[in-house]
Amino acid sequence: MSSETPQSAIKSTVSPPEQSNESAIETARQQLEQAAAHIDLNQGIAERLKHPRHVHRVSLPLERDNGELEVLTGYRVQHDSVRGPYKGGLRYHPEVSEAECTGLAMWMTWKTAVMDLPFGGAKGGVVVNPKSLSEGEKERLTRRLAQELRESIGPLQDIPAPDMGTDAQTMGWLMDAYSMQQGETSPGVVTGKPPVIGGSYGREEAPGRSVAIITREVCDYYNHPLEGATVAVQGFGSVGANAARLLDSWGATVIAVSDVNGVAYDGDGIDVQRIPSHDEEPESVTKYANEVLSAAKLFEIDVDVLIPAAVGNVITQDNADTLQADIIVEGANGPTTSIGDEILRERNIPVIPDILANAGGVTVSYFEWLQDINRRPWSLEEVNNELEKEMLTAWNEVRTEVEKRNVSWRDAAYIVALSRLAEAHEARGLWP
Ligand SMILES: NC(=O)C1=CN([C@@H]2O[C@H](COP(=O)(O)OP(=O)(O)OC[C@H]3O[C@@H](n4cnc5c(N)ncnc54)[C@H](OP(=O)(O)O)[C@@H]3O)[C@@H](O)[C@H]2O)C=CC1
Ligand SMILES: O=C(O)CCC(=O)C(=O)O
Repeated sequence: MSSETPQSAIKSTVSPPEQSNESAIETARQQLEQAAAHIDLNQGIAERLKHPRHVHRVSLPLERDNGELEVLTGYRVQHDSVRGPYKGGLRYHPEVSEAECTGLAMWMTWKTAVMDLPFGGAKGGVVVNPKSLSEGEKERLTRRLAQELRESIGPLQDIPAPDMGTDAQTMGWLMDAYSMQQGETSPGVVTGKPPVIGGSYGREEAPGRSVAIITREVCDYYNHPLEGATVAVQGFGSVGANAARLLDSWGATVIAVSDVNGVAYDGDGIDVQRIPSHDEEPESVTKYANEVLSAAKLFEIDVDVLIPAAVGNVITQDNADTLQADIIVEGANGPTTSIGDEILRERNIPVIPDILANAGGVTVSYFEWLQDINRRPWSLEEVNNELEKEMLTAWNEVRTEVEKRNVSWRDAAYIVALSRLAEAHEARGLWP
């Protein structure tokens, strides 16, 4: 590894909490404190950024197909809007909670700032297993959610997008329900919708594409040629499948991919173009495997690059010591706990943070929002070219901080984001 910044020289300034199952809000606050210690961040602003501006909690009565009524809980947490409207995904997952949405909303604030997009940060979700819902139930739930959140979302207020368990169709229903309540077609209220109603080409694969672009850049930085580099990917959904397929088409050898059922492994390389993604056929990864490993084994495989692209808190104090990858690129939001991060730093394993690596999703969401305002679609080529430019700009800005300050990639990305946020808070002169 030919880092100009020996990771072993980097010292943590804040002790992580003594627990491995920390919540997203705890991880996000810990990361904020750690990065803030490297810059002269106004204490008031740092304190403000530890808290969301609004937390909306809604009850969602859902009539199941068998006629029974169930009342589900939904959240929309709006963290910060100093740089523009709140922006962030909507997740349908059984583990959605206020603490999780708050941490995820904070990460959206840093993500939009590190990409220099004119947005703030938000996140929401419904506490439900989406696999337990029929298509009709999912549609009724989504329309009810749009009704309950109507006062709080809007093209200039808060713009949801897909996340785990939601997709382009979910955004289509949300846009339709909101538009019907407003009495006018409002494509800009959500992003990630189907192109036929104002969605952007390339949005679905954008977070995976940005993970692949950043993997290419980090491999180059550390002199690991992408051609032939071995890669393991956790999760084969919107982020994981698209990242794996692109990296495969750029010459990397993907030797392991996983889903909820375990890991498909082949040391000679897996044909990831042949495996259906979660969207195409959930839980299908292991059906296409020559060799199936248990989920935990993914972190023991000796690879050049490990890409966690499923759920949070998967790299912890329990496996960070034994993990075999040379480089980690975070496709998921919050896959590494504070202690996991600390251990990897001590082991000199670079971790490229989620707020940079998977930011292609929100970046193309921004392109979609512009297309909706102008009522003029961009071609796929235009979207991908612009995304490549934006990702390289952000990568170079973060790399400059790594080299200048001798900090980790995560701290460097936070420094870029926090500097922009602090400047905006100071320029507005109040506590928005
Ligand atoms: N979609 C987006 O625009 C963006 C998403 N992200 C983040 O990326 C991550 C993945 O999101 P996305 O790809 O959209 O999600 P999807 O719902 O499209 O896919 C999730 C994938 O993860 C797998 N999975 C779920 N739980 C586990 C587990 N415990 N262990 C292993 N695999 C698991 C699923 O398997 P199965 O098929 O078996 O259910 C599926 O393959 C999330 O952290 C999300 O917040 C980040 C930026 C943008
Ligand atoms: O596209 C967006 O607005 C947000 C996507 C998202 O939720 C994320 O990047 O985590």
